Amino acid sequence: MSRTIALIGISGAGKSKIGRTLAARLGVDLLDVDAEVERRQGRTIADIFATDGEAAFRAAESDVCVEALGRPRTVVSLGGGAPMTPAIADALRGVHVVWLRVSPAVAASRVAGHGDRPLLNDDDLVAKLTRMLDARGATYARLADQIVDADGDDADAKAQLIAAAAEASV
Ligand SMILES: Nc1ncnc2c1ncn2[C@@H]1O[C@H](COP(=O)(O)OP(=O)(O)O)[C@@H](O)[C@H]1O
Ligand SMILES: O=C(O)C1=C[C@@H](OP(=O)(O)O)[C@@H](O)[C@H](O)C1
Ligand SMILES: [Mg+2]
Repeated sequence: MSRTIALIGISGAGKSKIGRTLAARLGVDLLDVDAEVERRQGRTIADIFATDGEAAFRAAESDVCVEALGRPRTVVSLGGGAPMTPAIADALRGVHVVWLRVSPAVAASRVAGHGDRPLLNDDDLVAKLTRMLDARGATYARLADQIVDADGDDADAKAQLIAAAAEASV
């Protein structure tokens, strides 16, 4: 693996899960941005949103992303909204960016009932995720070096595809 790899996509795409599999397969560090924000602040993302609001979360997310994306040989799993922050989009330029493209219906089935994603407190999860994909899809497409269909169950196969493409990319 020559370049750092960033995983982007809406909630439920499997960025966190595939990130873990991929980093283990490559034998490199994993940084899950949401987990790192929570670790640094000592509270959950839901708490940050509820107490300080989304803008405060986006600022913390940006700090962690920009720093992580500057590291060598790392797998970075971003939160779904991160690429919409201009400083993060800029930082994504130097790395191998993978859009895990999932359908809203599959994503909804994966995140239903978890309650730890404050933007998904919505009665109609499929509609909400469809709106998110509509708002973000063009940005994901613009930033992506690789697009991986993330609807299927086989996280290992997806990690293998990403590892091969990252190996080949310069
Ligand atoms: N390819 C997959 N097949 C089946 N379940 C998956 C897959 N990818 C993720 N999941 C499950 O879906 C949920 C959301 O995955 P996660 O990795 O947290 O997504 P993201 O970080 O993109 O929001 C988790 O419970 C995870 O175990
Ligand atoms: O879509 C978003 O804006 C968000 C997605 C979440 O990450 P996942 O994509 O891992 O769910 C997390 O960063 C936060 O709740 C905001
Ligand atoms: Mg995640």
